[in-house]
Amino acid sequence: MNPAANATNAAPTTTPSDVVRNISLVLDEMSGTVVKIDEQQMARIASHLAHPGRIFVAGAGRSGLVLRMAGMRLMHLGLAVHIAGDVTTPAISSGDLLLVASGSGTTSGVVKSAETAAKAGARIAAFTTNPDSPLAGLADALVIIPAAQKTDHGSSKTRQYSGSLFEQALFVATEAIFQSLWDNDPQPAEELWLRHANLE
Ligand SMILES: O=C([C@H](O)CO)[C@H](O)[C@H](O)COP(=O)(O)O
Repeated sequence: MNPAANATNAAPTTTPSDVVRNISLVLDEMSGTVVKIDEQQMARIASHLAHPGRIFVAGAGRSGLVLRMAGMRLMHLGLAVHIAGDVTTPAISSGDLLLVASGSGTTSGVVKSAETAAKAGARIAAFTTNPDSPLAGLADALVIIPAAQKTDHGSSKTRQYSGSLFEQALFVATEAIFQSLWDNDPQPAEELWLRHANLE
């Protein structure tokens, strides 16, 4: 049970002030975490993304969903992006980049993807909370997000559930990387927008 929950028989009521308080909680935890990310690590991932070569995006669950959003923005910039696991995704090979995220750094399918990418000679750019994880060990460029892992229940790093803080910080970090790449790119928004899906 959530320790913040009210242990009475009364029907639980979420008040507007609960929501306001929790908006502050999420924003404060998110900004407090993102400011601790090493900017050199972020810049290294950005320069890997700016290399020629295709980008493959891999992650499980919510971490994977966040990276799919990042993948769309990189596609808008004109990069060739594939999502690992989609039926049309081709084989990764040397010269390509695997952009991968796992809060724990141990999720088996994600680590396996990184091992496969490494064997194929691809570069690996990874986000994780865990510098000692198998995923971190495989990365050519690594960003450590100092958030709780999904099973760190009761962590002093967050009051939020599971890996939420990691996934939120991952979203902000990848948005900042996209914005930095676009700042150095002459294409106007209109040109990026021409690439947005017209079958949605
Ligand atoms: O979906 C997830 C879960 O809800 C944690 O908040 C995780 O993203 C998924 O389980 C993958 O875990 P990690 O590889 O450790 O990010």
